[in-house]
Amino acid sequence: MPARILDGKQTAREIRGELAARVAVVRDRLGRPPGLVAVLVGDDPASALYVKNKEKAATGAGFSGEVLRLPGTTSEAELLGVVDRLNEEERVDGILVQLPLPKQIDSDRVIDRIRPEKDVDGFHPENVGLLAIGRPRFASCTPLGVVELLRRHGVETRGKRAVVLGRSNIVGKPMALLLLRKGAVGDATVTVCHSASEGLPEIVGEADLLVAAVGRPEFVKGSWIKPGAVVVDVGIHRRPDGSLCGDVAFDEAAEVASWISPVPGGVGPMTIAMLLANTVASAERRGGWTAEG
Ligand SMILES: Nc1nc2c(c(=O)[nH]1)N[C@@H](CN(C=O)c1ccc(C(=O)N[C@@H](CCC(=O)O)C(=O)O)cc1)CN2
Repeated sequence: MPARILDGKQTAREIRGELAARVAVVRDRLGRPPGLVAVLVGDDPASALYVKNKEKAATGAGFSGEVLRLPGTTSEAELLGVVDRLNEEERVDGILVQLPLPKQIDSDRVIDRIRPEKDVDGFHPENVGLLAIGRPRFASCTPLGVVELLRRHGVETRGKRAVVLGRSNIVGKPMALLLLRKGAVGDATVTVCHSASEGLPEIVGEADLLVAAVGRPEFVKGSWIKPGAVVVDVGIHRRPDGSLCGDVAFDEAAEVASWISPVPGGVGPMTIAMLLANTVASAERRGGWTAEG
């Protein structure tokens, strides 16, 4: 039987709907909507599309959403100046600097400069550290979206063998930390591997849950996957014909897996939904309350 689909598009729509009540409370108590500012440097077409989608999602959810578009020649000092200004602006609850940045800018220095309380991407070392010690403030939106996608489809990971293929700071490492946490989507036995790992097909073949975030189109073959495994594809690549694919050879994998996330329509929309959720949580925290009370 072909795998069932982990539908990120529909799930993200549900989450955005659920956020409306919290947005209304923010407006009521703070006298303004949650504020998100995205900074885009340069004209990379994929980044421009993602930022446009974030702006649309933010304004559609009743936020004040703004994009600062800076030329590709912007210096690191200029970008740091923009971050400093946004750090101080009262109406701004969340700041994100779209990655990747042009080569003259050190992205670590930029991420380090964002106030951790406004770092709704969850990339700042303080937020990564809090996640690592089990006291999360903001977790990185893509891995958080994977967890939420699994949770809302009733996929349990407790005691299961999870393999995270990819070791990036924004996906692979926080993904492993989230799956290690105590809780319904958590409590997994986690292996992190990467493109230089020896015996990848065998390691992947052990996985009850595979999260593929290796950044190579259709790298994971159907023959690698354990029958009945849950497969989450974080990759996104444009083929020469303009169509999109992920890190997993979808048609082959869907013959073997029990659940699989598509590309497009899987993890991508969840990333944006989690950005909105983190921004509402930031506004609440800055106002002195949490969604729980
Ligand atoms: N500051 C950040 N930079 C980057 C992040 C991030 O979380 N924060 N992640 C990625 C890109 N990304 C978000 O910015 C992202 C990628 C893809 C999607 C998405 O919804 N994709 C759609 C397809 C869109 C298309 O037609 O191309 C899908 O998968 O259905 C959302 C966000 C790197 N940079």
